[in-house]
Amino acid sequence: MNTPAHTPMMQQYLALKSQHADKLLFYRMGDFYELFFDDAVKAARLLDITLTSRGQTAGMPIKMAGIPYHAAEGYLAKLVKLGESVAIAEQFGDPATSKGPVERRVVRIVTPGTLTDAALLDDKRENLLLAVNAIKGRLGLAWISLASGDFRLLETVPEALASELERLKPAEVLLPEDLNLDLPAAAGYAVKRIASWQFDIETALRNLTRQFQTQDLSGFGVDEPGVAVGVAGALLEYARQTQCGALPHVNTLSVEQAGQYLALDAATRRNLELTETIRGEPAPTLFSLLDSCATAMGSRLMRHWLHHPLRNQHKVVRRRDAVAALVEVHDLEGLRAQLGEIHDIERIAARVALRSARPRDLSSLRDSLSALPALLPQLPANALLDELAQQLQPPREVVDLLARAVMDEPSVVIRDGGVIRSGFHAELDELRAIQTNHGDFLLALEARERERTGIPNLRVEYNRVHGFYIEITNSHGDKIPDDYRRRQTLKNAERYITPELKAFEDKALSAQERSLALEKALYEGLLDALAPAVPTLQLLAQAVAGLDVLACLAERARVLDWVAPSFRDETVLSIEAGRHPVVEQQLRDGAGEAFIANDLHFDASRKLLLITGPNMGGKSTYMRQAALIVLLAQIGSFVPAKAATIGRLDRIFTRIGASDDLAGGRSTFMVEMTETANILNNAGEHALVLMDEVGRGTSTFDGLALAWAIARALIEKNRSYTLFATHYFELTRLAIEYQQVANVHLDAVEHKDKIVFLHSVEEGPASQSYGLQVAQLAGVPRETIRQAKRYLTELENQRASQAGQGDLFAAPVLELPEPETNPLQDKLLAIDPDSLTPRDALDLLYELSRLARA
Ligand SMILES: Nc1ncnc2c1ncn2[C@@H]1O[C@H](COP(=O)(O)OP(=O)(O)OP(=O)(O)O)[C@@H](O)[C@H]1O
Repeated sequence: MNTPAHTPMMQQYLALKSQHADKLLFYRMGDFYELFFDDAVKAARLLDITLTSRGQTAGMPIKMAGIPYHAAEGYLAKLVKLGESVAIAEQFGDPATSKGPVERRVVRIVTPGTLTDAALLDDKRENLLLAVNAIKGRLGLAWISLASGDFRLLETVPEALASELERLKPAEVLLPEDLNLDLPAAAGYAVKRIASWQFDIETALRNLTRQFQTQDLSGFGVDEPGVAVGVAGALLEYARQTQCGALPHVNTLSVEQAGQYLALDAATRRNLELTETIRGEPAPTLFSLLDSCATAMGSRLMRHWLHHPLRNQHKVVRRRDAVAALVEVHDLEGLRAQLGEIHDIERIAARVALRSARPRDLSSLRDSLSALPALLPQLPANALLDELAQQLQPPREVVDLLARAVMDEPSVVIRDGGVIRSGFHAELDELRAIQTNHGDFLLALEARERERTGIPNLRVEYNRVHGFYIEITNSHGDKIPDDYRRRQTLKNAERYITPELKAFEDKALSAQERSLALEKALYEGLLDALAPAVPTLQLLAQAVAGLDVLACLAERARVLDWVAPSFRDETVLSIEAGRHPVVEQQLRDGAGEAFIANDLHFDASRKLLLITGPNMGGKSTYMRQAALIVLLAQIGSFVPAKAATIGRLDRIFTRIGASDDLAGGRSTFMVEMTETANILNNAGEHALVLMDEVGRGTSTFDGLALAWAIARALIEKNRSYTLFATHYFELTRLAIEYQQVANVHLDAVEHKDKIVFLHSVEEGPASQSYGLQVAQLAGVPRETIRQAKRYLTELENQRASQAGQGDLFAAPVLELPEPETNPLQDKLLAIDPDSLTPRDALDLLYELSRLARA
């Protein structure tokens, strides 16, 4: 038996669906988007909507789920958050007149990384699409924010992938189908595999030069197109497909250079809780404390700056000086309030380019541009601010056009009309006048006709079926003028039409329809006229964002009592009375307790600080505050301290806290050692390294031995600025061995059987560990504490009687070798090959061989 064929509509549906097999297809039917078959089942499950069925096609039941089109945005937002992509097929043409199903086309594809609609985007966060490829030991990354047009690429080493993902936090990641790459699990982005040929470098080069209308990419800093260019090409093509058209607002490409920013590895970004707490919450974090920006553009840039501290001190100083100038502005709040009048020009400009801007986008743009001139005179004199002010000149023709064209408060959608200002277009004004002046015209006509005919009760009226008419009761039937044509006969009256009334009727009935159509066309024309200004608007938006962040940093500096750091190109990192900004704020918001400020000093002769002290004493806080102060300084901010001098720094590494990476299949200790390995392999003399209790994840002896060896490696090989907190008291001896090592400690005192933490950092090692007291404070039962005390006393007695031999901690250290000398290495280093005779060389060879065997 032949299977019945698909219905024509299903044929159309299936043809569209076959082009978008990996997405959900929203198929427009009247006032609904319908989903069919498996899409319907999936959408019903994900969106909690009803699954129904709609007859059969080709012998199969058609499962169906529908979404009212006016509520589509909410459902789209939900799907995209879940990592789904949706293709939206709209109807074209008139269902009433079309033969067979009305034509439908996919007009856009909504994917997690390519959002541009205001309703789907988070105001304060960039939404990034990232593409990745690796060829011959090089990793190429390219990413784009379609909502702003910002497009960047970077070529780096494959090991950098995790930290780049943590830095960029993309919403969606594109990979070549056949690339074998370890992406961190559960990272909150959707992963799409696309055909590998799309990453071809030659094709990419052609696509990119076509997009930017350039000969090659050298103007963007790409001299030799490598893997990252192929990635950028694949990315652009994917983004273009989702918008079903060109991307006119993507007109430049920034190439990030390794070394431009202070490097922060993935663990460090998490540990420092820059924009998210370790638990993944948005507050309390450095960002939540810092972001008092007046605009969403500023908030997004602030988030970006926090993840991209600059390395170049000259650039940092420019920003710091601008912040300092703003700190002095008397009415800083007034200035910021004016900034707050500025809407999201960056995203509006992108929507103008993509032709999806709504009427209110244009009125917001107009109001924002008009607010700028009042802002500029308030800026203090400063090189960077002057530069920003140059970019903040609103383009005159755009301001004029918007002022003339758009109503003060236009309606939400152009479909409803009420957008184009009167006076902008004569024909539109006339069409509108016809609609609003109905009443007047008809009254005037009625009066005129009464007079002409002498019929006092003559009435001019309108109904939907018969249109306009003049009604005359039968008692006046003898006074009808010649030009009256009968339209309808009633029981007691006749209804007429005149040529004048007919002409008016034609005009009036079509006026509304025509004015809506004209308004739509004028709106399209407006978007056309604005398109060339998009690049200018993008620059202007960046300047607003920059100014907003600087003003925000100035406001924070004032309110939180921060100071301007100074910078030196020397080996120094010195902080006087530094505070942890977030902990300080929490203490203030909580019990109103004061934060205890602490100094920190590093220089060429003091590069590793061993920090000891009780749990809860404040070791982690002290270490983190050092990193946060450095980071704040390198974004151009003031810092929470009395004074700070920052030398040349290139990276911050942290090994803090013990967290399992169960999803990644790594134990606490494995995570600890992986992070440590990364530090030992990569930290150099300009790195700031925070090590919090390395070794505690394994047995005491193993841990101590590792901690000791790691500390030595950091001193001897890495020579980084290192803060090394430890419970292994034995390590404090390193200060005797190495001149660059200093001991500091956090103290506590016992007061009436209670422990009080002083939180102040003092020179020298801690004298006591207070472990039992802290345990008691934490609520460990008294009996257990009593037993622990007894056992501790026993251990201490044993130690005393065995002169240290029985001490759990001291023993291995006493046996640990002193820094060794290696005679073979010494000999090798002493050789000057150029000064050796062949005879000497032979002798030397014998000697080296003997040393090696010794
Ligand atoms: N300088 C300070 N001034 C005031 N309070 C502080 C200070 N430093 C730390 N604290 C408080 O002490 C608490 C514990 O600090 P922190 O976690 O740094 O201790 P720790 O020595 O690292 O402890 P552990 O060894 O258990 O990790 C903080 O949550 C904070 O409330």
